[in-house]
Formats: sequence, structure tokens, C-alpha cells
Amino acid sequence: MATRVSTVAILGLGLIGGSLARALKANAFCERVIGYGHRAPSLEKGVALGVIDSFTLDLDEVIESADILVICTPTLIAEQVLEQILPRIAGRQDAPVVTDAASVKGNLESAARRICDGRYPANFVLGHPIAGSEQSGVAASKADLYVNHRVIITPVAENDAAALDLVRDMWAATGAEVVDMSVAQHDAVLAATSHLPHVLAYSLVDALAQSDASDEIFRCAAGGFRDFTRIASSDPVMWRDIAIANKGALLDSIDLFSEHLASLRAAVEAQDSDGMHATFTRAKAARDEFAAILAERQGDKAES
Ligand SMILES: NC(=O)C1=CN([C@@H]2O[C@H](COP(=O)(O)OP(=O)(O)OC[C@H]3O[C@@H](n4cnc5c(N)ncnc54)[C@H](O)[C@@H]3O)[C@@H](O)[C@H]2O)C=CC1
Ligand SMILES: O=C(O)C(=O)Cc1ccc(O)cc1
Repeated sequence: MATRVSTVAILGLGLIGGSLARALKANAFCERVIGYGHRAPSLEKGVALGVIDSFTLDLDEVIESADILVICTPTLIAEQVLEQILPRIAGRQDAPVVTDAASVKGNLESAARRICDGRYPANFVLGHPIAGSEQSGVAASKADLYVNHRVIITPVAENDAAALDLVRDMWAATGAEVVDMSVAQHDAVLAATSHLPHVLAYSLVDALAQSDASDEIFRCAAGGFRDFTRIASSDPVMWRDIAIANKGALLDSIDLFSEHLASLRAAVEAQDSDGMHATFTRAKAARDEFAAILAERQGDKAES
């Protein structure tokens, strides 16, 4: 893709921001990627690793020098960063496009409306890459993290079409498939497919770790336990923020799951062989279908 943007600024240079910076540089989307943060160490590491070209701790400087600002901080900190940015660019014709990568969208849409007295800023585009891992920090970032993964953009009525297109082009340059969703649909889908599984993994590991037999339990655990609980190694601050920001949709998902778990518990207690077999068969068919989709995507990634 031809370069059409001079400078992209990453605000919060960790796994997600670092991977975006690497991908934009690898695909020559822009001439320069700069970093901004509240502290120098991760930004210095980013320059040393060649992830970003330079950095600043000065927000005014980053706003003046970038065409696109991408907020890649933990979810609740993204609200605070918006509080600092939006008043600085309100009413400016030459304002940069602002976007984000946070895992929840409803809280940021509300924050933007609140900060701008009910008028949603047309050049603030909500986005979320559905790719990542249980690792954090710029050292874990990878240029191909987004290849063949989805990035969800959640446009709102007030969004400027050119700002939306620029953000879509940016993510497309990383090799991602860009899709649109409403904010509410995004938060409900992600609560079910990402936020609930993380809550379950944390809860299972915590419950077992507190048991008297925890040493033997962890020593004897097999691959299934490892697969199910990998995501309990994810960053607690990030997941605390997500659970707070997506409270309503996450509670709905927990409640739905709790009803299903209660039915399965009743089937186990009653030794309801047909009931258990039916549940496991349905779930296996759904999981096998999902695995086939994943294998196809990973095949595409290996070939690319
Ligand atoms: N880790 C994952 O798999 C995914 C994470 N996300 C979302 O992306 C965002 C970033 O996640 P990660 O990169 O994994 O986290 P990370 O912990 O690797 O990086 C976050 C960065 O934000 C910086 N930061 C913290 N407070 C700041 C502040 N006040 N001002 C500026 N920078 C600040 C930190 O120093 C760190 O460099 C989060 O909102 C997360 O929910 C989205 C998709 C996947
Ligand atoms: O580690 C994993 O498997 C993930 O689920 C990564 C992830 C974490 C947070 C997101 O908002 C999106 C993807």
C-alpha cells in the first residue's frame, strides 16, 4: 500500500500498540510512527527495538505532529486519555483523527459524549482488534499479530466518513479484515466470546489455587487444564478495567452461562446420561466447526 499518512502516534506502547506500530512500519502505511506515554521506559524500549521512530511525554507535541492518534492504553485509562485529548482538539479544522484499540466500546462512546457536552466528535473512531495474547508489553509485540484477524470498527452516526475510511485503511494495512458493528452489538458479542471466558479462567484457577489440595491439583493437571486456563495469565489490570467497563453485557453473559452450568450440574447429579450426552454432543459439533474456521485462518496466515 502506498504511504498516504505522514505520522501515526501510538498512545500506550504495549503489546497492542507495539504490534500496530510494527505492522504499519512493515507495510509502509506512514512515514513515521511515534510513541506517547506517561513514562519513558517502555517508550525507550520501543525505540531500541525499532518499534517506533521516536517518542514524547508531551501530549500537545503528539497532537501537533500526528495525523492519527491511536489510544492503546488499558480500557479505563483510555477514558482519561480521551479527557485530555478531546478538549484540546475541539473545533479545530486540522485536528488529527483519534481512534483506539480498547476491548470495550460503550464506555468510550459515553465518555466522548460526556467530555464534548453531548456532541460526539466526528473524528473519533472507535475500534478494536480481535487479536492478542495473554502477554503484555512492547517486548511481546509482533508485526504479524493482526494478519487475518478481525478488527471491529463501531461507527456512530456523527462520525466523519473520511475519518472512518482512514482508520479502516490503517487496520487493513496490517493485514487485518475490517468489519463494522454497532457499539452495543460489539460489547455483547465480546462479553460472550472474550470477557466471559477470561472471567471463567481466572475464577477456576483462583478457586483451585485456594483449595487445600492446590499443590497436587496443579502438579497433576493435564493439557486440557493448560488450554482452558492460559488466559488466566493475562494482565489483571487490563481485565479488571474490561469487567468494569462492560459490566452490563458481562453480567448478562455470566447469568446465561450460570443457567447452563446449573442445568449441567442437575444432569450430573441425576446421572441423566441422555441429557449430558446431548449437551456434550452439541458443544463438540459447535467447537469442531469453530476449530475448522480457525485452521483455515491459520493456514492463510502460514501461506501469507
Ligand atoms: N492484550 C490483548 O490481547 C488485547 C488488548 N486489547 C486492548 O488494548 C489495550 C492495550 O492492551 P495491551 O497492549 O495488551 O496492554 P499493555 O499493558 O501491553 O500496554 C498498555 C500500555 O499503556 C501504557 N499506559 C498505561 N497508562 C498510561 C497512561 N496514563 N498514558 C499513556 N500510556 C499509558 C503502559 O505503559 C503500556 O505500555 C487495552 O485497552 C486492551 O483492553 C485489545 C485487543 C487484544
Ligand atoms: O489471549 C487471547 O486468546 C485473547 O483472547 C486475546 C484478546 C484479549 C482481549 C481482546 O479484547 C481481544 C483479544
